[in-house]
Amino acid sequence: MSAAKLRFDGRVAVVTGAGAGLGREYALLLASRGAKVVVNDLGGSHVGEGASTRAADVVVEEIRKMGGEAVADYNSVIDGAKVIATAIQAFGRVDILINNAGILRDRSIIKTSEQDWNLVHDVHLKGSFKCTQAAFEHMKKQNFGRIIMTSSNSGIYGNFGQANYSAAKMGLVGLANTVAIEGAKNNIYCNVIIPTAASRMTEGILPDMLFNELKPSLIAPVVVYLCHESCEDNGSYIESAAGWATKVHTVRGKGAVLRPALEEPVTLEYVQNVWSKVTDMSEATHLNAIAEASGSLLEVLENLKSNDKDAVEDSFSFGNRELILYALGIGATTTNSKDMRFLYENDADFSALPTFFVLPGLMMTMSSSLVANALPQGGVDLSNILHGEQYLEIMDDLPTSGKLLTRGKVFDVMDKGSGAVVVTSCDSYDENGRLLVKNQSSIFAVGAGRFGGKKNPIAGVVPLAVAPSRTPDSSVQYRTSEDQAALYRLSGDLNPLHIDPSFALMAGFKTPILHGLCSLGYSMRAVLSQYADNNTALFKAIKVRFSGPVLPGQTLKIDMWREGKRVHFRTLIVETGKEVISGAYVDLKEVKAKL
Ligand SMILES: CCCCCCC[C@@H](O)CC(=O)SCCNC(=O)CCNC(=O)[C@H](O)C(C)(C)COP(=O)(O)OP(=O)(O)OC[C@H]1O[C@@H](n2cnc3c(N)ncnc32)[C@H](O)[C@@H]1OP(=O)(O)O
Repeated sequence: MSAAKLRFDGRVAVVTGAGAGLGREYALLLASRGAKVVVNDLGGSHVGEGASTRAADVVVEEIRKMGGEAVADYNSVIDGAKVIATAIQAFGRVDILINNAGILRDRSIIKTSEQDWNLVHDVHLKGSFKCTQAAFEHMKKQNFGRIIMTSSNSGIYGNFGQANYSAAKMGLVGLANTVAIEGAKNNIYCNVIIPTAASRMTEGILPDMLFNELKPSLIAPVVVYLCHESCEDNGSYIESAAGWATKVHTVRGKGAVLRPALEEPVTLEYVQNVWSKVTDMSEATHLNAIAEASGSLLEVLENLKSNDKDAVEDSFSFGNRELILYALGIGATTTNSKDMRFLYENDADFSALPTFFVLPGLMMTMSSSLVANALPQGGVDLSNILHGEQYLEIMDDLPTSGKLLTRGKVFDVMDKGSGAVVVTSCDSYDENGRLLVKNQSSIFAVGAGRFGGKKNPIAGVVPLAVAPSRTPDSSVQYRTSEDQAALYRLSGDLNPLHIDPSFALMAGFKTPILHGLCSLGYSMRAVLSQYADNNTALFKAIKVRFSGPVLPGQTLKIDMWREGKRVHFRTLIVETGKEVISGAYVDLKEVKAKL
């Protein structure tokens, strides 16, 4: 690759702290490429003590010897106007400013005196500000300028014993951010260098092996390139060391909304509940400007608002009585001692059957017009809707009583020809705003298809799972009672389809059919008893498709296959051999097989 040599003829550069180390390298390289250089150095020690003209003079001499042009400046960078005045007096302009001067006053936070703090801040942060401010005026008039701020990994990551230095170095990043914005329209670019170099300041801090490899001369070309008119970076942070460089970005996670609805307050418990999402960086992105940050906040608010617009809310209260009635409704029995925990509130292990928590979402859907409104021609009532699929996921510890707030909305609508499928999604929160469960229900509206809608689900509709082809690992049978639907309906779903013979006829069934969620409850009990020792805390999620109707009194056979923590299952009617739940699985947190 051959490229024209990058030149700085006609440019005037001010390099602060140029008497040694990185600054010296910058000055030498710039001068060797035609720039006139102001070699600024107070000549003090690396802890900011004393002053001498020697350091700057030596470098000026070096430049002159190689045929370059340079003048020395012995001012403190805190007198930035004087530093820049040297450039104007000697060369009539200033095009490049490399804020490089720095000192160390390392102490642990407890031992850092106010003087240690102030001195470090004065030289690094205030000095860079003063020099930049003085130079900016000239750069603006000439419509050209290149400014470098020198930060440090100590600032970006912190470093023991460098509280003052870290703070100042991070301050320089902030300073550069704004200078970059203010200068952009006048072709004044400001970038940050994050160097790791062997210098007076890093001697004794870095391991010897690394120290020897960290030559300032390997960083100088990166910084000097950033100062060239051909470099279009503005507001970049560039880390460089040992002949390597990279751009460094701040990133921001996707974040989490801290309340279920716009009119809700943010509670401490809600924050705790979603904290893992707040701190999840797997979908982090870089933002280019402050407007993007506030823009994304507006988006969050808009989403909350539009969710609010389309969403329906319902409250759902429950206690021991509701839990026990539900357990009876899905066949729990006192004849099985392991079921006592679901039937007797004084049992030491009294707990909610996890699938009880499908009820808040279902009740909310049934009491609203969500499903009817989702279909273009409406035409949906209890005589033509069947429960098609159900997904339930437990998000937090389940209580045995409480008042839940459920928010639900239509998630997807599909045109299946023979019918329409409306998928709703509902989240239920406890009084403290803890998200307890997520539900997704598919409602099959018979005869409501052919409205020109799409056939396939959108992403996010929880798919069914294919069971292994081997013979089932285990099977459990439960005979339902003739009155199963009559009992189950007392848990809330009073759909006459399940009890009223003439209504069932109207819906196309010879006799009332069992609630889909009742068969789901039976199936979940089978999995819990086989693979979780009836420990509800091990239950995570369930997904089922209701593929055929069940009549009260029929015997259910649940075939199960265990694959890790997932138990695939299908449910059949023993009397007819017909499959009534398909593509189903339960995800457990841990398996306790008694096989
Ligand atoms: C607003 C208030 C909300 C109320 C909530 C519910 C209240 C409750 O009280 C109601 C109930 O509990 S009803 C009882 C439980 N459910 C059932 O008994 C339904 C059993 N399933 C069936 O009879 C058929 O599958 C049947 C009829 C659903 C579909 O059979 P077919 O018409 O023969 O369809 P098929 O040819 O097999 O497939 C056509 C396309 O539809 C998809 N599909 C099939 N079954 C589905 C189901 N259960 N859920 C979702 N989608 C289903 C098929 O995949 C196919 O789509 P594609 O061609 O894209 O594969």
